[in-house]
This record gives sequence, C-alpha cells and structure tokens, in this order.
Amino acid sequence: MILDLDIGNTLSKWRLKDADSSEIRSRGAVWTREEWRPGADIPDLDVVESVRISSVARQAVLARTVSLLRHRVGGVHVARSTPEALGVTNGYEEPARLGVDRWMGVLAGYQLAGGCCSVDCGSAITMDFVLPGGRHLGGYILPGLRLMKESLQLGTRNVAIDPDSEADELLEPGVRTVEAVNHGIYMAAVSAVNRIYSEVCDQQGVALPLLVTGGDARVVSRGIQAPHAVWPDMVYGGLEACFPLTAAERAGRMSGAPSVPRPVSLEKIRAGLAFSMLL
Ligand SMILES: Nc1ncnc2c1ncn2[C@@H]1O[C@H](COP(=O)(O)OP(=O)(O)O)[C@@H](O)[C@H]1O
Ligand SMILES: CC(C)(COP(=O)(O)O)[C@@H](O)C(=O)NCCC(=O)O
Ligand SMILES: [K+]
Repeated sequence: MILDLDIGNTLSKWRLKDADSSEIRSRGAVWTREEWRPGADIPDLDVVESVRISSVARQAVLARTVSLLRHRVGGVHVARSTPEALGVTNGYEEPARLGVDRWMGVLAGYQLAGGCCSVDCGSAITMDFVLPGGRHLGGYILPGLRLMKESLQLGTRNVAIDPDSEADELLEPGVRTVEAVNHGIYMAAVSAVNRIYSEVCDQQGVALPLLVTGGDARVVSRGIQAPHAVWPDMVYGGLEACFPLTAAERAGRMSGAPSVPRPVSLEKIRAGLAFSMLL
C-alpha cells in the first residue's frame, strides 16, 4: 500500500492506495497537530510500503512525521517546491517559498489541463495560475471561510456553511448574526475567486481551465461562475505525478482526476468584467 499524506494548516488528510491495482482503499482526516499516532490517526503502518507527503504545517511537525515513518516504512517521499518540475516553471522569486500544496496543485492541474488556474479552498484560499507552455505566474492568498469567520470573533465559528446550501440563498442578506456572517464571508470568497480568475485571464489574454480543491471546494464551487471542475484529490495528484509508484501513475494517470470543462471564450470573460465595472 501507498500512504499519501496532505498535511494542511487545519486538517491532515490521508489516503491508502493499492500499489498493484491503483485503487484507493481508504481515506481519512485528523486535526493537524504535533504528532501522529499510527493505528489511531492513520492506518496501521504494517501494510504501508511507501509514503508520499505534502506538508505546509510547521517544520517540526513534518520532521517528526518523517522520522516516525522512516523507522517503519521503506520509501518516504517528501514533496518540495522547486524552481521547475514536470514542464512547469515556478513563478515565485524564491521558488522554495511557494506553499508545497499549491505547487502540487499546480503540477496536477498542468498535467491534466495544460495551462490552468488552480484554486485551493482550505485554511487559506489560494489561487495559482499557469500559462499554456508551463509558466507559473504566482498567485493569490486570502483567508479561508473558517479563518474569516474566526477573525470576526462573534461566537459563530462552530456553525459551518452548509455545503448543500444553494449559492443563491447564500448571497441573500442574512437576518441573524450567524447567517449574516456566513453569507458575508461566502460573498467575499466567491466574489474574489470570480474576479481574480477573470482579471488574470484578461491580463494574460487567455481563457484558462479552472480547477478547485480543498475542504471548502464544494461550497465555493456553487458560487463560481466560470466553468470549472472540483478535484478533491488535486494535491494527491501532484504527489502521484512527482513520485509515480504504480503502473497507472507511471503512465501519467492521476486518481480521481475529473474531466475539465472547456473555459468560456476570452471575449465572454472580458464582457463579464466590463459589465461588473459598469455597476
Ligand atoms: N469535516 C470538516 N472538518 C473540518 N473542516 C472542514 C470540514 N468540512 C469542511 N471543512 C472546511 O475545510 C477547511 C479545511 O480544509 P482543508 O483543505 O483540509 O484545509 P487545510 O489544507 O488548510 O488544512 C476548514 O477550514 C473548514 O472550513
Ligand atoms: C498559503 C498556505 C498557508 C495555504 O495553506 P492551507 O490553507 O492549504 O493549509 C500554504 O500554501 C503556505 O504555507 N504557503 C507558503 C506561503 C506561500 O505560498 O507564499
Ligand atoms: K489552501
């Protein structure tokens, strides 16, 4: 079995993948903390031959996780943000400083769709852009839904936005504090994503395929106007592409990769931008 780990600021996600069949056998998530307890937090390591890790948690968390795993597992692969990989050049002035989850998302998105915009809705909402040809432009970081809510300190943190609620409902004025907060932060997130996507496509003169991942991907997706695909395993897709271990991965296939809708035309994106500026 292959154990894939995506350690974010809030949640540490794991999945077990069968190295022979390439099937995902199980998955889970625990709050990100200092130490892993195999058998409790993550599956028993006896069945694991290799581990692939993307981590943006504090360095100490990664160091401890890796030292625990190295004692028990043959191959431990830790992803890093590099100046170039898989045909993509990292746009950061200091490439190593780009969050590795963003880099994994960018690489997965580029493998799947060529030039693209990748959006990761987790503790932070990040947006990254890669042009056809592989130039990563850099991106945007804004607070995620949960962080925005916590920063208001109105005691509403434990009432999550229902991921099944309709975007239309969430855009209406709230008539209770929790509702006003939820609708406010939702509006902040989706209007930023919509605007940034359109602005960058306009600046660069190209309509890019759009991919969305992260714990809040489903709810944010409902408010995104441009055609897009939700890909919960996008960070794992980057790990598969960087460290291919199964036959399917060596052939360039990433688990759970969605079919990506064609973007609308650049003219339509520009018309939408012009319209929003008139208002
Ligand atoms: N069951 C859940 N438990 C915790 N957070 C959840 C859950 N479902 C959705 N979320 C949302 O997902 C976010 C975490 O998403 P994730 O992509 O895992 O973040 P990160 O990678 O930063 O740890 C939380 O901040 C919260 O808004
Ligand atoms: C921006 C992030 C905090 C997002 O992390 P997440 O919300 O996925 O936990 C992470 O990608 C990170 O620590 N990045 C380093 C800074 C940067 O990318 O510029
Ligand atoms: K994120």
